Amino acid sequence: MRNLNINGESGLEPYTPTAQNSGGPAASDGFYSPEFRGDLGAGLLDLHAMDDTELLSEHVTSEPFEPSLFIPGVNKAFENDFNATTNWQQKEQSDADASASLFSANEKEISSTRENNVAKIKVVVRKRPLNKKEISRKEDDIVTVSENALTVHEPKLKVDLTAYVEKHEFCFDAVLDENVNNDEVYHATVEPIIPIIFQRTKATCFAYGQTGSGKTFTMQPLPLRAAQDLVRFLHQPIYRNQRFKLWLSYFEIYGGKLFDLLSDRNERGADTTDNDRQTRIEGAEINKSLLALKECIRALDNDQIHIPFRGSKLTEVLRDSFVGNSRTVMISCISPNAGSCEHTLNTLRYADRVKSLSRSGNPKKDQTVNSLPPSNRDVSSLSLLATADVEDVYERQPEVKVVDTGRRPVEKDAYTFDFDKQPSTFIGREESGMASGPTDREKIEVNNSYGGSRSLRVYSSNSQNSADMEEKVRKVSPPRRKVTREEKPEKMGNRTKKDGGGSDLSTQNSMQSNSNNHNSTNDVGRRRYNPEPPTDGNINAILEEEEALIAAHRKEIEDTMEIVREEMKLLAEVDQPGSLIDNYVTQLSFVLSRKAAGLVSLQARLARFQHRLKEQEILLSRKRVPR
Ligand SMILES: Nc1ncnc2c1ncn2[C@@H]1O[C@H](COP(=O)(O)OP(=O)(O)OP(=O)(O)O)[C@@H](O)[C@H]1O
Repeated sequence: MRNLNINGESGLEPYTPTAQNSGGPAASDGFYSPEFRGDLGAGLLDLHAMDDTELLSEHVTSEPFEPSLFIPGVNKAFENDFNATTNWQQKEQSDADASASLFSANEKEISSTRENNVAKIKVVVRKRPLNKKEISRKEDDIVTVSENALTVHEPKLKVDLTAYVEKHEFCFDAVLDENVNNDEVYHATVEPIIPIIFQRTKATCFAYGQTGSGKTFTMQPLPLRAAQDLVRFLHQPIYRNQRFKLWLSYFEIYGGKLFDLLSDRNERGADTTDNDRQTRIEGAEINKSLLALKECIRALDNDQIHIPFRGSKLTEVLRDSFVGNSRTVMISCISPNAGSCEHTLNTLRYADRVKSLSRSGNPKKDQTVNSLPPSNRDVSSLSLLATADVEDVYERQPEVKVVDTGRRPVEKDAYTFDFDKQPSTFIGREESGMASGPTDREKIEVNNSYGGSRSLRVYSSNSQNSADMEEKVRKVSPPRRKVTREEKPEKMGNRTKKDGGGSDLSTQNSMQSNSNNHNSTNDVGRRRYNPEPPTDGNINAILEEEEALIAAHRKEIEDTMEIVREEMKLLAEVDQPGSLIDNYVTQLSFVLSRKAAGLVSLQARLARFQHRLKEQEILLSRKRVPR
């Protein structure tokens, strides 16, 4: 894996609008005009007040799928990262040849992963074009792209109000500019991970970015295209002989519960009369999920023993994306306009952080991998997720997609997981002699738009080698781990051995264990499990404190800017002929005290938060004493 990320390097240069403007109007007409800056000044614009939904190239949405394209450079980077070989030219060869070459390449890829701990996460950035509104506001395009690098030209003001540009340079595995179409996005992101999932590897692709940055636009075509490729692979002799089976599920995380969108029941409380309250609750839920996702990434990044996957339903479902034999593609969507600069930088820094996960070669991550119950490693899955950044979460009406392999009849089934109930109930129809559990993580989509209710929606697709299973697949939903009677003793034994692996795992083990009990009594259709006493309370408290800390930090910045304005006014006054120096000294002393008090208060909050994190760590490491 090439280490490409140079985030953090930034340089100052005098502001020269034409040097960084890739097509937008002059900065002096746009971002720097006083009415555009408003009272907040550069970089602190109210993005919620902007409507970014009208772009110039909206017609791109309906572009046809052309499976023969590859992006020069981009694809090369991806192949280097994943060592994947889904070159569509192979599809022109005979099935057997194509399968064989694919198979050996994948084997090579997997063994090299084991040996070198190569990147499991590929980070791709997609920049959308300026939209009509941004152009009409004469906003600058402040993002320039060159191969797999990009530069954000952040417009800034000095204390004396002189404009200048701060450059932030980033490198990622691929950077797709505004001219890249959805086919090319597919080729650079999901297409190369399709063959990998046939090697019992979980694959996830998720999009992240501020509202209106193009997540839905980017993600919407991917499931269908992925499904087409999956089916194509399933029809190749090498896989047909292994009798792979494909499940697809599409579910929604709403209010902390999972709802099957392929069932006819789709009953969450969207009809509430108190829409504001509803919206607030939904927003809080999604924010909690996204914060929990950040916590997990941070925990993995920091080599923490405990990865708090149980912090939210989203992270529970996404867990396999970050551990085990997994490959993840993160698409960071960014808006190019100057007004979105702060959000764009946040998104890129987040992407940079995710990217660093794949570089650190952390052996503990592999321990986590190995301590997963074996059942988890026997199922491949592909997950697709779109999620907004924490501050901007809105939702769009669901879109249901079902994939039929064309060879087998498909039936729909209904199920709900409610992890909050103790014991939780898993209602579903089972195929005889087979166990399943909500441990198979699949495709997720978070849809965001103005108005309406908000939720996380999940597409899921599993492929599983099932030579020892029933020939006939009767339904597609939900994703299931199937275990034959012969397999059960071995799986139970393995679980017992691995069970010292922490609270996350034990829940999963508990669920699996109960699944097996269920099968032994042949009680088809309804199963119960008793999760381990949760640490969710602590995690929730920490997530809330984190939110409070970040809010306090923002407030401190706003206060500081206000104070700086006062200082500048003071300076302007003291420069006037005949000004009173006593007055200046008194006011300056007062202003500086306020500044110091703000900093001290923020530092205290930060120290409290650090202490809490430490406590939690100690608590969790104590809990991990082998039973
Ligand atoms: N690369 C692109 N090329 C052309 N149009 C785009 C592109 N990306 C996004 N758009 C357009 O920008 C608008 C906003 O995109 P989209 O709805 O995908 O954003 P989003 O990130 O999903 O927003 P939200 O989080 O609010 O749901 C849409 O009108 C979409 O068609």
